[in-house]
Amino acid sequence: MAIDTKAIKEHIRGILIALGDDPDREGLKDTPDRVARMYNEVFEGMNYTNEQIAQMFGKTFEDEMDFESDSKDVVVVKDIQLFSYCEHHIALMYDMTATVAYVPNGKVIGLSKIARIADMVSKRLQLQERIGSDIAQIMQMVTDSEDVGVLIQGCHSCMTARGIRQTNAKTTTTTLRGRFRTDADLQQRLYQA
Ligand SMILES: Nc1nc2c(ncn2[C@@H]2O[C@H](COP(=O)(O)OP(=O)(O)OP(=O)(O)O)[C@@H](O)[C@H]2O)c(=O)[nH]1
Ligand SMILES: [Zn+2]
Repeated sequence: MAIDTKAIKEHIRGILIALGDDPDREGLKDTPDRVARMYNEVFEGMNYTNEQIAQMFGKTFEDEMDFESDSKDVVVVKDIQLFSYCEHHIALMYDMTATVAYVPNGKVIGLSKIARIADMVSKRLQLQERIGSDIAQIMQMVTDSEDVGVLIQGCHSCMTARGIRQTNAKTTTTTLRGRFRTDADLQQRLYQA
């Protein structure tokens, strides 16, 4: 479903009024339009399903290497920088990094596409846990490999800048699929990347 830019503008104007400010004053007159443009950018991933993201970034290379079914030839991309917005407060998740690991199953995905997938699913109203499961699901679709692990660390401004105001609190989430669930070696490859 496409983002409704016109409705966002109207509602942001309404919020400015509800806050007791004058939406027509010089500093605010372009704010509804600016916010609508920002939302189109930071929520771009809401325009697409996971299946569509898998198609967009699903370019793979049939590899000439021998892949054995019990292979532990892991590909790990770490320090993928992400921003997202928590769905409870529409508050920024920041200082967020993801590590994505998978065991290739006959083909490999272009490395930049792993970061593109992580970036696009983050551009939604999210939970940190769901960012991990969305990345894992799309990686499975694209690579035909069941074996995917995702590690994410991030700060939630709803917890640092308001509420309990734990400015140093950082959350770590792991998403383990396929053999990453049970194989301690594979888990170490993810955690110690
Ligand atoms: N599991 C999870 N929780 C999150 C995430 N982002 C924000 N939250 C939490 O969502 C919860 C919403 O709780 P509520 O009690 O409904 O909201 P609240 O009254 O504003 O709660 P406080 O933040 O404790 O003031 C809070 O505990 C947030 O910390 C996330 O990515 N994953
Ligand atoms: Zn929140």
